[in-house]
Amino acid sequence: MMRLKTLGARLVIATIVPLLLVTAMLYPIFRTHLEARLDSSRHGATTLLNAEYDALLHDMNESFNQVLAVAELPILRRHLRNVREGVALKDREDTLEQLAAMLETLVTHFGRYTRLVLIDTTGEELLEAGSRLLPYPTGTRYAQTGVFRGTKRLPPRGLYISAPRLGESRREGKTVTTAVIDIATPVFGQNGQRLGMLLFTLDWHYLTASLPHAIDSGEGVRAVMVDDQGKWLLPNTEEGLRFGDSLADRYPKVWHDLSSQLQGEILLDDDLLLFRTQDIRTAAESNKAGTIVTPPASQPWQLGIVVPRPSLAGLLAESPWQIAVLGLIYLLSVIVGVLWVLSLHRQRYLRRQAMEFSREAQHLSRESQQYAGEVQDLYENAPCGYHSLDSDGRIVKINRTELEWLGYRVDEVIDKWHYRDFVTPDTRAAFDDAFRGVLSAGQEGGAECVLMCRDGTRLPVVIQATAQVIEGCFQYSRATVFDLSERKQLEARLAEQAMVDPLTGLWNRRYLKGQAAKEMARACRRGTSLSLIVIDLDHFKRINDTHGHDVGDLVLQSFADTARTQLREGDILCRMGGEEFIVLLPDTAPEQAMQVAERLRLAVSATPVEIETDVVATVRLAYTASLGVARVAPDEASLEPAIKRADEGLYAAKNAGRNCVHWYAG
Ligand SMILES: Nc1nc2c(ncn2[C@@H]2O[C@H](COP(=O)(O)OP(=O)(O)OP(=O)(O)O)[C@@H](O)[C@H]2O)c(=O)[nH]1
Repeated sequence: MMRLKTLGARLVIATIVPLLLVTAMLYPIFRTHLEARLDSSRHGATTLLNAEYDALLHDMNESFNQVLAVAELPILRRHLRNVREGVALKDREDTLEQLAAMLETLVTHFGRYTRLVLIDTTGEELLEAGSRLLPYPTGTRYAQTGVFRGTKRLPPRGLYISAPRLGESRREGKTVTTAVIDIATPVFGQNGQRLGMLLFTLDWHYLTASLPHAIDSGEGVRAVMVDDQGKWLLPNTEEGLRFGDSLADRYPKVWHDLSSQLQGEILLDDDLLLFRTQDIRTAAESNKAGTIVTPPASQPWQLGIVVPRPSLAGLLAESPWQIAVLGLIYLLSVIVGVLWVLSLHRQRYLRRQAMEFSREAQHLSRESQQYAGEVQDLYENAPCGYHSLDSDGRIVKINRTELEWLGYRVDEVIDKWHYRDFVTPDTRAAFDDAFRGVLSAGQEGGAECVLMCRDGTRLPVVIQATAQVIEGCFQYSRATVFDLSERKQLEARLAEQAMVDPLTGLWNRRYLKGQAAKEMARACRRGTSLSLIVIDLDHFKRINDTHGHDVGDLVLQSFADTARTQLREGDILCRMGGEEFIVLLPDTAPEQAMQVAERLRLAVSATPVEIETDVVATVRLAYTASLGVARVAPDEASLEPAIKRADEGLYAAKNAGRNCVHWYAG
């Protein structure tokens, strides 16, 4: 879960980072592009602004010149002089009609004028073109108007320009309320006498509407025109700006920038505003006016052009393929980022797995080393011997246990000894057989052998060997060797126990039988005599009955001890059963045997048995034995005939009163 969270976070980063990188890469390009577009827009707007400025100036100057030209018309002067001099109407009717017709023509010819008025020096209207034909006086007084007051002291060719204001205008025969501007000039006679003034009222919107900028081209180009106070001088806009509204109130920031410099540009949110100042009082180079005066705070005007500010969205919207390419770039960058992260994630996963495997391998290696060490230890110190032989029987490997048995160092043995050389010659055949078995198809073999150790001792062993074969090729034999010493000793002990009488420690009947055959063969071979003595203790039943069976046993043991002292090495003393014994005397003639028998009899009778009793501390119990002696004939197949003869002698001894020796020749 933790890994998935991490992957999720990395994927988010892999998505965001490429987007940021691509954006950072593309941003300067688009910025340069936008700057170029902005320059282009700026250039276009400047051109448009200049055209606007020139057009307005041209129209205004044209109107100024027309006003001035009309003011200098002789017919106008004559009319004013006639009025001033009180010439009767009928005498100046022609002049008046001509003047009225001319002014009427001026109004109708130039659609920009809404009113042409002739005013005398007292402020009384003398004539208004179009509205009233030949009025005199019209009854309208201008004495209190700003126009009259601003114009009445102007020198010849002086102009008074009012601020644009709302007024009435006739359009297509209807009177409408629209923005107007007054232009007035004094009229002087030939002799410089002030005769009156001429007032032209212009339809301001008609004038400004004819300007090139004012026509919304549909490309978002708009005009801006305010006076010195920030009063909106253009027709109502879609944004809700109406003629006369205060731009300073609606857009204080724009107004601040606009009013703080004569010309420049303002970067709006979505638009670019270029502006310049037009002061009609000083900018009218191409008119014929002398002095131009305006009401306070009505000049200068700020003229501006608002063009859409190039934007990234607009730039892209121009060509859909750009959006497609851009989208593709972003998509590719995100894909690359995601693939990169996935690749890193995969690499990290594989690295982690490799480390885990490595750790596991190290762990296993440590375990296997430990295991190998344990196996080596078990191999070296096993309670049995291990060795490996090559196909020639040469020792290639051997464990410490077997080396210790043999008494050699490992460097003395490996690749130097053939194992069979350690095997005693009498058991070597068995070893060879077993080794052949290992080399054969059976691939195993076993033998009981005796090893010859360095110190000369012989070590009985049993060897179990198998062949190590790889792809059908014998590599080496591997053998397990068990020490048979203890077993052999046990076997020998058991065998001996089977031949020994447990009460007296003397050989038993079975031993005698085996030894008899050997001694008889040896006597025959060497031509020596072999004699036999049969011994039976006298009245032994009585001893048992009198003193107990345990005492009887002591007597039997005492007899064995006594008899041993009287016999020589090589004589074989056996207990045949009960209280009957046989002595086989190799290399002994019957006479000598008789002497031995007599010596035995005397020793027995002279050696009583000491018995501990409850009543008396020690009781000496004397006993005797009767003995029969016989010779073992060389031609006899077994000892039985000789034993029979000796029994006959014994029988005779018993009959003779016991405790004596008898020979039976047979
Ligand atoms: N204590 C003891 N008694 C034994 C053993 N073997 C045999 N006897 C006893 O030896 C006695 C032998 O008695 P007999 O065969 O009658 O002979 P005897 O009493 O010696 O008489 P003679 O041979 O005629 O002198 C029997 O009572 C047996 O029970 C033994 O191992 N220990």
